[in-house]
Amino acid sequence: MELKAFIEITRPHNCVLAGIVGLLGSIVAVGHFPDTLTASLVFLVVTLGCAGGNTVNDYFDYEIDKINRPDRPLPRGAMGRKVALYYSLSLFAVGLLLAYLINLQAFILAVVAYAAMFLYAWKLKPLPLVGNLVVAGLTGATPLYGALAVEHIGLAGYLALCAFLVNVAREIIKDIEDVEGDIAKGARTLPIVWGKKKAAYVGALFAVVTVIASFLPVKAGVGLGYYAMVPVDALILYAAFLILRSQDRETAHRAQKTLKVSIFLAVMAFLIAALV
Ligand SMILES: CC(C)=CCC/C(C)=C/CC/C(C)=C/CC/C(C)=C/COC[C@H](O)COP(=O)(O)O
Ligand SMILES: CC(C)=CCC/C(C)=C/CC/C(C)=C/CC/C(C)=C/COP(=O)(O)OP(=O)(O)O
Ligand SMILES: [Mg+2]
Repeated sequence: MELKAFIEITRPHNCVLAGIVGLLGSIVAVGHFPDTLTASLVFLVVTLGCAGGNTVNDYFDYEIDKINRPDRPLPRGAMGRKVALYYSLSLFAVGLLLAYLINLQAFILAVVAYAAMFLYAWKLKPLPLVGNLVVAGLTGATPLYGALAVEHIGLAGYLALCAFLVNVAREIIKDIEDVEGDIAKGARTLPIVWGKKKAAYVGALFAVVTVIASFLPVKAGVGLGYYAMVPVDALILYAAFLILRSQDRETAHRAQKTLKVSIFLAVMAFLIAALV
């Protein structure tokens, strides 16, 4: 067993980004940085939840990942499957303990979000569109989590809408990329049920709607953040163009990675705008 697998399986880049988005939700909701304890708890509850979600996801995706992602810790034998399951449950348990220290609604949302991640990995992922909406809903819940922690929603609602929309687009395009492995496991994802071309149209539609919605929270990103949204929206439209032009695995990979870069840049833009 490789010790570094305990970090790798959590996909730390996603978890840190998610933790920052949770903090961003608090900042955008009240217009200033929250107190250190609240900020730390929000960051940790989201990060631990994302880490537990990614770990339990790899536990249930073992057969698919042997085809699609053989280099991941479980298919390559760097960690035992049962160890991964108990590790994910431990991450969730610590996250819930910390969520309880924030306030009741933050604890309840953490319970719902953690349960949704487990259910997604266990049963919902193979369902056409349902799985995509659950993952995107979880990413949308992330800025809302930070807002609940400071007991004010404010502009975090706009951020949640953009997070949801762009991640629906990205999840559908990721399913187009993973068609081969998903077919092998009998998953009924959108590109398998509707065909890759129709799925590409749905993914591109959500990408375009994200661009439209990205002007809603411009109040949160006005000034420096506003101008930084232009390249973000350009990247999102480019990803839509790519997947409409071709639905082969390599193009789908490029399109979904382009969306991931746009998410990172958008989060940085809003963070700078909210703190400047
Ligand atoms: C206009 C615009 C794009 C606004 C940004 C909206 C926003 C705040 C997005 C952040 C969403 C979020 C909470 C991201 C956290 C990290 C993340 C990408 C989570 C979703 O991961 C699921 C995915 O299937 C994991 O796959 P992979 O990234 O390939 O490991
Ligand atoms: C709101 C709170 C408290 C936590 C939210 C935590 C976050 C940011 C969740 C976002 C969604 C996410 C990263 C869930 C983790 C598990 C997951 C859905 C991974 C995606 O797995 P697959 O759909 O199998 O795709 P892969 O091919 O990348 O494995
Ligand atoms: Mg997976």
